[in-house]
Amino acid sequence: MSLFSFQISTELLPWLLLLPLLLIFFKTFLLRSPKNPPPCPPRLPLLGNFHQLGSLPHRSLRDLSLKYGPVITVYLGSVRTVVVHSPETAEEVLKLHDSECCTRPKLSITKSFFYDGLGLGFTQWGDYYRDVRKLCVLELFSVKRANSFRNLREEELSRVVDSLSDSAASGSQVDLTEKLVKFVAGFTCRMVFGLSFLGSGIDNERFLEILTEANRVIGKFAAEDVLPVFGWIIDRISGLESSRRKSFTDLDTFYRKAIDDHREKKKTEEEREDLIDVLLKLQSQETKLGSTRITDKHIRAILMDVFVAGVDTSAITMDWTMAELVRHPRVMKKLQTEIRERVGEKGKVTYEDLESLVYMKMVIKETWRLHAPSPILIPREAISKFKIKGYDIYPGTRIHVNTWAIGRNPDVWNDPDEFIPERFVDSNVETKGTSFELLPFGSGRRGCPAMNVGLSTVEFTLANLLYHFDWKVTEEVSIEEAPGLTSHRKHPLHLVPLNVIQRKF
Ligand code: HEM
Repeated sequence: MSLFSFQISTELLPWLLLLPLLLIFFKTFLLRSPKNPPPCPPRLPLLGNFHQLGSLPHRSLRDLSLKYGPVITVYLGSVRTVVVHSPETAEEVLKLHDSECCTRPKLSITKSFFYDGLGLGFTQWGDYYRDVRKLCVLELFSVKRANSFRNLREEELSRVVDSLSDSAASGSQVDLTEKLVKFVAGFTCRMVFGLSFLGSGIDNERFLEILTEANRVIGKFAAEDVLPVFGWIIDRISGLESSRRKSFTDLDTFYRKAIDDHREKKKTEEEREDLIDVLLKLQSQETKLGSTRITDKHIRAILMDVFVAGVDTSAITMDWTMAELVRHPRVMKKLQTEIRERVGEKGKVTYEDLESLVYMKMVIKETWRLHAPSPILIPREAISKFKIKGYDIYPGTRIHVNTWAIGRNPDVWNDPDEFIPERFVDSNVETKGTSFELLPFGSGRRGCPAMNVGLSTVEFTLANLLYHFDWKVTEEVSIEEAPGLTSHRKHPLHLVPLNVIQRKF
């Protein structure tokens, strides 16, 4: 009896092993195929169209859309995904059908990095999400709150200007890419942790190191998200799972210490309220998110979003802008003339000056058009059935907006690959999510809730760097992109600052 049953099981073994694959095949190709889907390039069993994406998916998808049209279906493994590539189709997704696709897919990173959906960016739509978003918009990222952090930004920037002045005096080259990311991280740390925590033992350099590592790890593709049955095994073998776990634990430990520290220490009168103070106050007032009161875990999840979503996006915007400016001396000169004429001999650009720097706003728009910080917006997922451009979109479909492709769409822009800020003269294209040809902050219910903070950082910093210094190029400035969730330049920007106007702040 035992021998017989052993024989049966060895005969069945190969079939048992094949069963999950067959199930995926049936589910993918036979059962779930919608009737009128957007066109899909030929795909492979199991991999789907995955092999066609390459290391810079926004570019490969744009190339596919040139052949198949502005709305395409691609299968990432077994996951049906629709990608849109034109302002009209982006508007259908982000405005017309916003409420039907404003949830996020359940990604492995949500669970392992974003506290299982307790934050904002990777959280599924529902009462809980609506409450966290409301809390963030009203309490953390409001215009009033953003204005209250202006002095912090100015103080942090004065350090950067001083250090650049030293480099200018000695004629030495600086790694501007690194300086910019350190500056934004430093400012964000002070906005979140406040000065007392920074003074009491947090190691700024170490924090930046683990944040950089977190962004690298988050940008990595997880097999579990496209091969639901056995992808997790691949992630284990490749080491992705353990590097995510380590990176998460490193950041989480910082947040725990910061929260404990805030509870223990009483603030002096002069110390400004930081974001942890705000969140702890709401906790003590027994504010509810969904049906639960705010716990420390909710606070840590919100902090994760602030650091992951806020630092990289602002820093890379400034990095790309400076790279394009040194590659286009005409634009650089025109912009510096605008800033220096407006500001005169004041010795600093103030926030009040920013409104009048019209050409600078065009330069930033042009940078975002060519180098969208989030070249493909964070994925959405269809909640109910609707149509895009007449094609059926079924519940459960993942939806991506390729903002990089829209920015270079020749039907929308003349000379789409050229850097020409003047294209925005007399144009009503703006950046806050109502012009679907330019979407640096996304749009709709999932659009960036902190654009005031991001825009202030970018404009104030760039204006000051261009007011105080001229910039000498000593090596070719590459605009090659690095792979990742956000669009980094591949090589650091090395420039020599030349001191022109001394700092008076
Ligand atoms: C120039 C700077 C910034 C840019 C270009 C930017 C861009 C974006 C983009 C493209 C999205 C995704 C929108 C979508 O999926 O439709 C997003 C979401 C988000 N951003 Fe920003 N962002 C910036 C600054 C910030 C800052 C400073 C913070 C926080 C302090 C922040 C927090 C968030 C959060 C929490 C989300 C997720 C929103 C949600 O899913 O509900 N961002 N941002």
